[in-house]
Amino acid sequence: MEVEDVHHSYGRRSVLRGIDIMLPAGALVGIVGENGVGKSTLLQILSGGLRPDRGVVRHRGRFGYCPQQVILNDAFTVRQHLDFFAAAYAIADLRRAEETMEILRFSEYAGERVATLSGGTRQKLNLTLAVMHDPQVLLLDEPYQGFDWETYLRFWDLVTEFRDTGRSVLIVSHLAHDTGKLDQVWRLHDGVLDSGQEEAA
Ligand SMILES: Nc1ncnc2c1ncn2[C@@H]1O[C@H](COP(=O)(O)OP(=O)(O)OP(=O)(O)O)[C@@H](O)[C@H]1O
Repeated sequence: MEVEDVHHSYGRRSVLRGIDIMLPAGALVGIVGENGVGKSTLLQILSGGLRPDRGVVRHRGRFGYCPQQVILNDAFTVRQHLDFFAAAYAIADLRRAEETMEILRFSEYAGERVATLSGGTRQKLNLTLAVMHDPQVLLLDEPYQGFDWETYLRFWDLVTEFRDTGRSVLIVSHLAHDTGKLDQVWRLHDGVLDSGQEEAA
């Protein structure tokens, strides 16, 4: 994924002021920054959900996006969500979705309606929907919110495996802990990204 000179404002509030990104294949990168600095705005632009005022975003191949706000329909079951997304992604089977549900340990909820799920389990479904079509670029906005410790560790196993098989993963978080699990950490501040190619510890 390549991003060139992306700018974005909400009214008179200038949030992004010239973002450049070159996300190589096989990289696990974190974007950190304080609340309200523009991380979600940037990810919405990268995912194509928001049009930047200026600049270009280029993707090659499939991408997956896990938004910060869980977008699920309370009336449908977990399995129905998987079926809808499989149709939208035009994938023939749910093999990867089922594997992901095993890794995140929520397979037993397949028949449950989303209205009855806990916050952490909703987030597991949100993440599964973002990865079930085997994307080459994975964009994750605060992906481990609500996860218990075991699930948090399994989340890292999942994204590390993505990276190790040549896919790129971009994780946005206001928490800069666990940066040791990332190949690079970029800091968003004052509308620009300090990619400084600062290697994680
Ligand atoms: N739809 C919108 N209309 C107007 N202002 C917005 C809109 N969305 C975000 N903003 C403002 O843009 C700024 C950046 O918001 P954004 O949600 O991208 O930040 P963030 O870094 O993801 O924050 P957090 O860590 O709290 O999730 C904030 O000042 C926010 O109030």
